Amino acid sequence: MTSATRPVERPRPTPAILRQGLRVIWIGIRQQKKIFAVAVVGSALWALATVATAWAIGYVTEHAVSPAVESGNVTSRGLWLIFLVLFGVLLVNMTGVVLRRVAASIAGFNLQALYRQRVTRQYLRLPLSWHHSHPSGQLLSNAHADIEAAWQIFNPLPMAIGVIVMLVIAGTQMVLVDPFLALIGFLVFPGLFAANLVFQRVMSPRITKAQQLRAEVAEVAHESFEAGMLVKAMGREQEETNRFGGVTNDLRDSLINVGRTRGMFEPVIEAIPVLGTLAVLAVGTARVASGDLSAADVVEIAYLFSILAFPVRALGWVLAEIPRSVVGFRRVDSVLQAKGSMDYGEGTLPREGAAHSRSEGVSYAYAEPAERAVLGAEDPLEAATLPVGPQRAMAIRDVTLDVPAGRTVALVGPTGSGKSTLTSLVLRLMDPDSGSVTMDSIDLRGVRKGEVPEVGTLVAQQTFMFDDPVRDNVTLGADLSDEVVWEALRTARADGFVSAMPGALDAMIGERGGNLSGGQRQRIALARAIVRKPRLLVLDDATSAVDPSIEQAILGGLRETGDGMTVLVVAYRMATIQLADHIVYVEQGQVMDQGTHQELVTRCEGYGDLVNAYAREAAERAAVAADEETV
Ligand SMILES: Nc1ncnc2c1ncn2[C@@H]1O[C@H](COP(=O)(O)OP(=O)(O)OP(=O)(O)O)[C@@H](O)[C@H]1O
Repeated sequence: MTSATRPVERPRPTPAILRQGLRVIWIGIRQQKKIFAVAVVGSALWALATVATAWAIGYVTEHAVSPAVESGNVTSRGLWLIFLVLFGVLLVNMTGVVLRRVAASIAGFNLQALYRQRVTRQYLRLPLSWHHSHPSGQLLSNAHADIEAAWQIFNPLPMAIGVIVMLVIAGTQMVLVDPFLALIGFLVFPGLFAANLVFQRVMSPRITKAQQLRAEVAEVAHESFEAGMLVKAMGREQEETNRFGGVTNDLRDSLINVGRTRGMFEPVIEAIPVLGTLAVLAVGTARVASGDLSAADVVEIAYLFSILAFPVRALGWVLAEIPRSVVGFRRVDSVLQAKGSMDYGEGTLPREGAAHSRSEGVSYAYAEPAERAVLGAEDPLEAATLPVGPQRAMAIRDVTLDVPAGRTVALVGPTGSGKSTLTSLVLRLMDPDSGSVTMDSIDLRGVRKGEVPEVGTLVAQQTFMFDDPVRDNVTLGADLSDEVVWEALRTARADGFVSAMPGALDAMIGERGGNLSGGQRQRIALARAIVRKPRLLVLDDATSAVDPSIEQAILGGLRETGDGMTVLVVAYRMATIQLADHIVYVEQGQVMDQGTHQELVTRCEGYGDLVNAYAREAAERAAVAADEETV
């Protein structure tokens, strides 16, 4: 199960957690002062009206019902009195409930929306190095489940505040009416509150487990559908069915457990106020008989018991919500407080002509898995700001890479040698731990935010496509004419298949570009980069799924139209390598040699071995293709 679907765990409600919970509540209240005040006013009205209902019943019993019973005559004045008093109290009660519920929901959802926006903004602000140490599942969880968990407490909170008001008034009322009956109240209500707390404690882990299993069922179902082809191809249908059956049965058992526990507790909780009412009636009858109390007083107190029984549970809900709220808030806050954002200067980059990129003595180390931040930890580790030490894997070590203006430079090297890391540094997707990266001799750390993407573009092997028309996938919202889009598609050799699609530029390309082949997706991604007319185009294995002859045509085309463009290409094919003006060979994060293909073949053994392997692979592929043609 991914952390994206994992519900927020609930620690035990210790005093420290309760203190932190009150802090979270205070933070929320401060941000939603006005609407929260409306909710509290609504709740206080509801509380007053609820308690007043008992008084109203006592009042109409004394002034309308008892006289009518004694005289055996029902007067219209008596009926009007009953109607007006009860309707008045009911009206205030309803107004209070509406205000409380609507305002509480608005406050809770406002907070959720506010924190979702803050977290998303922060994700975009944080550098790639931070993202490397935070799995995307965790980020999804932050933006969704954690935020919900943090602010869910605002639903029962106003009601719980109203309950406190209610208990204070009811307690005073009971003491004023009769201290003996009040004593029963002071035993019953704390007892009811304690029973609710125990109930919440027992239920909490069971509900959390059911939530986890629900997420697991969804996860397994999602995996089964996603891997449908693999499951069929490998003949694993029965195993998949068993796997799904397993989690489904676990969920069923867990839900039965929740239902059983609830079934055992609820009658007890419901019985407590009923027993209290019986005790009030027993003691009250004796007090009425001895002339110390009126029947109306007893009715009033007995009714108070019945109407307070349910709202008192809101206090238990709030207490039960606090630990979840604390954990959710802690996890979200650790993202909001994360350091490692990039610093920007005020400099600008030229907009015309091909760019000259130079990386001087750059080193970069990714965070070790053990260093990766654990969101919500008391003291989250910020991998992005950790010093480079022997414990951090050096991906790039003291590399100097010069890409002259208007030239095509190929980066060649075995897998894991640091080519992609270098391309990310060249376009300042992350900052090197040491050394500097410049464009046209301007240090990229000193330029304004947004300058580098205006001038340089990266096309990676893994392309992302939006479930939008071709046009939108190329322009990404920029205001560009269809002619410009077609021109970019032509350069990327994508015009042919796009014009054959129904609707051409308006053709939908499906979820993640599912209506296209891998090579077609890569060509759309390439057009997306070309249409921006970058001064520096970085291709990181961006044409791996494209037919070699088409790849050559694309790169050849880029060279022809590219007098205003510098190209840095991570190359895996002989044909691509041969198109480059200059080749840089990297191994284990270091530049081992550079020069022309001929120079490197003769003097660099590693390069020679690698290109021989590429050539063999190309020859084998060509032989297979020839075989297929003759069949
Ligand atoms: N996000 C990451 N977290 C930790 N280590 C990483 C990460 N990305 C890359 N590395 C490590 O950094 C080193 C260089 O990786 P990089 O992706 O730059 O190599 P590459 O030459 O582009 O490889 P390939 O040709 O397979 O794409 C490798 O040892 C790799 O394991």
